[in-house]
Amino acid sequence: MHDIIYIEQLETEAIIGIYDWEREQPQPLYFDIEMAVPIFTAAQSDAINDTVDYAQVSDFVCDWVAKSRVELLETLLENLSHELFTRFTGIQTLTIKVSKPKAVAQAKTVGLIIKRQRPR
Ligand SMILES: Nc1nc2c(c(=O)[nH]1)N=C([C@H](O)[C@@H](O)CO)CN2
Repeated sequence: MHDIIYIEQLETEAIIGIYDWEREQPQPLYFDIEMAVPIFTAAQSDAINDTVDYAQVSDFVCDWVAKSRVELLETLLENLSHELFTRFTGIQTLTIKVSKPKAVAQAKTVGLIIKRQRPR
């Protein structure tokens, strides 16, 4: 059984992309994040330290993404998943979706979804 802590449409900004115009100023990125976290202990103790704090994850993702300078969404999400597993030890599996609405004029949005398990 999987318990999921989630964050929807987290708004961030980053310098990201392969074109010159994308390297000049930040553009919006929206994150949907699902974290499989066993919640049994926190549900018994009612203590935030026994679970993964979605507010802390949200703050971390916004700060980290703002400092990133990669070109591809692939690089961004692979690196971000490693950071989240390292910093938030309660996360067992992770699904991250990133949307880049300014990337393709004809599309409402484009992006990438990855699913990862905590490395052994
Ligand atoms: N698979 C990907 N395709 C594209 C990416 C990407 O990060 N991953 N990036 C771009 C450009 O930066 C685009 O966002 C600007 O139009 C193009 N394709």
